Amino acid sequence: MTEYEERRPRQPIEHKTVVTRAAVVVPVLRQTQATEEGETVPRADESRLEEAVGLAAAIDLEIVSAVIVPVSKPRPATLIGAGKVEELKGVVAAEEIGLVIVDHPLTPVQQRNLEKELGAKVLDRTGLILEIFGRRARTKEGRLQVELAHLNYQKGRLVRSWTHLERQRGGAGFLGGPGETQIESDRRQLQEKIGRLERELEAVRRTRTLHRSKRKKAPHPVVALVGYTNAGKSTLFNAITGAEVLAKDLLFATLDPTLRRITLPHGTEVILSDTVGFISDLPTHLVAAFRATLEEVIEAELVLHVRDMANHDASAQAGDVNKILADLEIDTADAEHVVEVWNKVDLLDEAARAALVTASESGAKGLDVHLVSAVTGEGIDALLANIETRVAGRISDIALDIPADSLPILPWIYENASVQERTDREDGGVSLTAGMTAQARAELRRMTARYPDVRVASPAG
Ligand SMILES: Nc1nc2c(ncn2[C@@H]2O[C@H](COP(=O)(O)OP(=O)(O)OP(=O)(O)O)[C@@H](O)[C@H]2O)c(=O)[nH]1
Repeated sequence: MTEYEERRPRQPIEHKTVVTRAAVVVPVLRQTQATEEGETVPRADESRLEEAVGLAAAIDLEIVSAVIVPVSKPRPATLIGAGKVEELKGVVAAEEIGLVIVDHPLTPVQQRNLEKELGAKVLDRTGLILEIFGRRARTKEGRLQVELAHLNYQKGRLVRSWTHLERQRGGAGFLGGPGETQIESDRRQLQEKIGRLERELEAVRRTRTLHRSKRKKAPHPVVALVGYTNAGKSTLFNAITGAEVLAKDLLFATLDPTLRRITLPHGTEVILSDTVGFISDLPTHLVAAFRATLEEVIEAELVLHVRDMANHDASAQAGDVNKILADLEIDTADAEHVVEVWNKVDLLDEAARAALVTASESGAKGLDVHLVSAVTGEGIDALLANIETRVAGRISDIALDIPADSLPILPWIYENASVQERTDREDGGVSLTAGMTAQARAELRRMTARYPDVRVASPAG
């Protein structure tokens, strides 16, 4: 027990709140939009903007301007057209904007040119995600992973403009993510640092693997929550465990996995793991960097894919999550291994809810689907019963007749079954009926060898 508690992240590191005035720009490249394979529905521009603003807000920026910029032809020099750059420059000056977030990957050249043109620091989507990860990482491993991803990101960029950028920042420590001190160093130093971090991370991982193999010996299967950022994983985790995991309307509130041992209604114990929120366009090297964190998911007996069904982009988000899971070699169509949790149903009107019920009954690729609200608690009991059945087998009622001298078996019964009826007989014995999983029933058969006078009337199977 303590092992899991120890692994709960400590309080998040306090960051000095430096409120920077920022603009969010979402370039929409018309001709490349609908090229995704069949399943992924292209995102609505408005939701992309909303998500980008949400991401930016995750690092305490004051967003004073947010615009969608259609890009008919990407410019190698600035991505967006000259007219738009000019327009933005005006906004930056008028609104005293210090940072422009471009919600699209930028080449180093584009980033540099835009910074020069606009007179503000420019961060692309990867850079922003790294900033957020840097601020949210709470465990040592999480921090090392972010730092390494940051250094690798830097290595591929900007060697000539480190100094330029540093001067522009005016040394205010603004956006001082991990690796910032490396800005003036040369590639060799950067490489040395990367090597050092990799070794350190390796050491932390070895310890982790050790912990994990220890845990494997304990017969507790791991159930992992995954989902798009803000889908409600932490809220569901809290609803199930009563834990106080940080649940905020903050993207990526959870970066390091949080583990908690829980006892399901019929006594089965599992470890519930709350992991990092996924997001679209998560750069591959970032997924790789978080592979260790995601190992809980890879090794989980059961994966709960939590989805925000009140979001317009629910389906595109599911596509993104499935893509990342596929990268981790998790078969998302495997109904034995994956359950879909359709969350936030409390936010839906009757018609939308009815449509979901129909969709869930027709089965998303044959997966089990649960409609729940992590906030109101609706649907959670059924979800837990499903988890328990999957982990410990079918639940059936059994009748037990326990004579007085076999009463020491009672505490075991209460721990491993849900007692529904109990009669304390005059002869000192106890009769009861209880719901038990197949696993518990098998265990009970072994127990009754020690208590031969206990009579069990169990249903077939
Ligand atoms: N109305 C409603 N809101 C919910 C529900 N579940 C979660 N939320 C809200 O959605 C927001 C995000 O919830 P979190 O639990 O932090 O989401 P998460 O998936 O852990 O987010 P990341 O850490 O970014 O991955 C919070 O404001 C929650 O209160 C739900 O069932 N109904």
